[in-house]
Amino acid sequence: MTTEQRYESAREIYKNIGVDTDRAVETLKNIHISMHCWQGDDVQGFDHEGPLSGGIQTTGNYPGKAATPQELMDDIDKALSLIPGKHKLNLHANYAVFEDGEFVDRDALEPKHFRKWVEFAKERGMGLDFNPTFFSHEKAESFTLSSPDEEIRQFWIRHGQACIRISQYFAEELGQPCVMNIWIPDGYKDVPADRLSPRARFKDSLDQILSIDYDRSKVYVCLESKVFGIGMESYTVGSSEFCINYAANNGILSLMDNGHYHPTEVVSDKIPAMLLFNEKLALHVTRPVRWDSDHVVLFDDETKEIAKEIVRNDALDRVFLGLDFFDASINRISAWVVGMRNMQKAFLFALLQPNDKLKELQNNGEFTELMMLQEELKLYPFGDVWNYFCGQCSVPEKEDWFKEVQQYENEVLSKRA
Ligand SMILES: C[C@H](O)[C@H](O)[C@@H](O)C(=O)CO
Ligand SMILES: [Mn+2]
Repeated sequence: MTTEQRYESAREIYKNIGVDTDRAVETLKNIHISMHCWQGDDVQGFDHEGPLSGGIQTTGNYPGKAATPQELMDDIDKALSLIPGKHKLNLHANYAVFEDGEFVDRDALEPKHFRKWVEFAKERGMGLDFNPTFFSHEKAESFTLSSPDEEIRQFWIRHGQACIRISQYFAEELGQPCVMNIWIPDGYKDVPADRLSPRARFKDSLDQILSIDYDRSKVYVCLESKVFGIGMESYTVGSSEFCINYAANNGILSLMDNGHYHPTEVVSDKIPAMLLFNEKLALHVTRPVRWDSDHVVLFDDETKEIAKEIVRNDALDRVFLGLDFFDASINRISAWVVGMRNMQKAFLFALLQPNDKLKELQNNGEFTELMMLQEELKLYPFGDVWNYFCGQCSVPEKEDWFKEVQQYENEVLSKRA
């Protein structure tokens, strides 16, 4: 049977339970995921030689990682050619591209240092999202926006302000809003004597960053919380309560990363709670394995639940969703493609649920039937709809994309120093 014939059959099967597959496919085409540039080079960037810091880690040493802006752009292009639909690219400030021998420190970054990325995005009709980089820098060895050292704190405040200006430049050049996410690693390894003052300093730093004049319809500033980082096990300045309260009180967005909570907490459950109190919300989808390990996103239960909460609560236009993982132990392009396609599969799976029927069963207390149906739905011909969607978007179906990654590895990655 051809993909089209399989799709026709799947369409009938889903129609019998009141699900319109054509509509699901069309909706999926318009879901734009922000693909993080940092999977391509293990979060290294181009503005420093030093190791990755901030309590996050890439593990593995798979050959062929991008070492120059051009290599990273080539790899992103390869990945995007295998991912259905149109997406955004998420950049970090340490990916500035300095030209003609110029170098400036992070507090002096300007839009021109990202001109190459804007050209790249424009040529591909993509939007850009952005992140100030408060780690992997000599001034980020202990604290950044919560630093008791006023000189260091001011350095990072200027960095945050510079990044807002760059974000607005992205939005204006590309004609679509830029989501700018603030995450700081600041925290203590052991029991602190004062938990309040670092948070008060962080709060003041954010106030100062946000005090510059910028267009809030073009730049959506977010604040990402975290429970702990390596070497910061006992106390994190930007905790969940801090970030949610700061965001709510200052007209910016909360960003929830599903690797940033205690292992039995799930972000899927937090999404509806946040939606009741916030017009917009941002997410980093990752896969924490025992800790915030940032493994590649799989088509697993929590990824599916996250997508379901967004779809069935009609929040596709209220949630900015980006991916955040960095696996150095496997082909990095494959990591991107697997993660992005899995996030899209999770959305498709959610779009193919008879959500009204399931809600009705819940409201009527028909939990036996609810369980039965949710389980049976797992074996519906979802894959046939997915393959059809891939064909519609002119990208390879099933695992067919992988040979292109292998070929690229043989022809390009394996020749890198
Ligand atoms: C590189 C990212 O900004 C970083 O992963 C951050 O979003 C995070 O999740 C830290 O744990
Ligand atoms: Mn994150």
